[in-house]
Amino acid sequence: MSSLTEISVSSPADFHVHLRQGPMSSLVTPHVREGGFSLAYVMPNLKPPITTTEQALAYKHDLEKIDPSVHYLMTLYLSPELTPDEIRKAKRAGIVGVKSYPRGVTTNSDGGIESYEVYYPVFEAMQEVDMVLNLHGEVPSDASANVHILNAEPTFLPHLFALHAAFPRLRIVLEHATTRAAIEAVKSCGNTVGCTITPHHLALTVDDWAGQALNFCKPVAKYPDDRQALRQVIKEGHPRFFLGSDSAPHPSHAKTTCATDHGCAAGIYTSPILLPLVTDLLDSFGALDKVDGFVSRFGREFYKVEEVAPALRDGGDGGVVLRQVPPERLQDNRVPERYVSANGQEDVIPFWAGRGIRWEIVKQ
Ligand SMILES: O=C1C[C@@H](C(=O)O)NC(=O)N1
Repeated sequence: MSSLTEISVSSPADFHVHLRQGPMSSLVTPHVREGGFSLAYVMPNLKPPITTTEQALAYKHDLEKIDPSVHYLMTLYLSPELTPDEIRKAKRAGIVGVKSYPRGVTTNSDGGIESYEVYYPVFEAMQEVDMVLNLHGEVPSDASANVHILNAEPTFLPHLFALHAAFPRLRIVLEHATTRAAIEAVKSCGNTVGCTITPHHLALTVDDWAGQALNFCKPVAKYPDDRQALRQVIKEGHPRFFLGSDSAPHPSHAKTTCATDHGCAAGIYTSPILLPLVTDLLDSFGALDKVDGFVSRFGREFYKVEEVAPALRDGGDGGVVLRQVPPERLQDNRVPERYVSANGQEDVIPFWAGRGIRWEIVKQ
């Protein structure tokens, strides 16, 4: 625990967030700002997935209609429809990255990829125009090869090395890393390879999701030693490791009633509490002085995006100020039990529902 009771975070950026579509999007998109963030790197795993420039621009327009004060960076879903020409078009339209989902590993990944090599011409074009490749770093479970959700990430890492070797100038982000092996793998790569870390993976281990569907996400949280490696790399202030919340809202019934063949929906919802949550967690393991780098600077540097959203600029220095909540007020600073849409039809249970957070935003 630090003795600091107030900190300022220069320009918070969430480099991995799910903002959904329709009524759910109307409910969750304003939570980006509520959580202290002015930049959202938006995932494309909608139904149907965002595979073209037009779709991505229309989606961005929808998000801006809901909350124009956030800077949305858009991505495309890697699929056979994506050609080198579409990549060049996307780049001209300001689309920043392409997300790859191996088939079947997580929410809306049925159209995901089965081989990386077939996409080499696409990656070549991305390298040429300087777009970012975002990797969901798991391989599908395969009982015959002893691949399962606990070793799916380490088993994926040879793909990361192969892609980096084939395209050394292509910026690649290994998303939501959960293992010591992944941290070491990214560190061993060159400067074009970065890595996002979620707050929930800084908090949870296997014991916290086994039997507790609300804590179930993909990739699943791993062992205490893995969590320690995630915390350690943040404490080091390593500039290629930065925040991507993977905040992934699901209707509460999809989390709490596991009636489908696939079990409960995978995803943990953190957007509305994100900055206080991250600050609380980093404070808990002695990394309060690393909040600004992890949340603001490192990701922006990797992605080459500097500016803050206009609404924040107007507010003065653009920084978001957080204050420590004294123990006697902790009960008043509890995470809501659920968020419900205006028409009452959508509801989402957030991470740490009902629990007090030891930091609060006092200016943004
Ligand atoms: O990669 C992902 C996708 C996300 C979602 O719900 O979209 N949920 C997850 O837990 N992991």
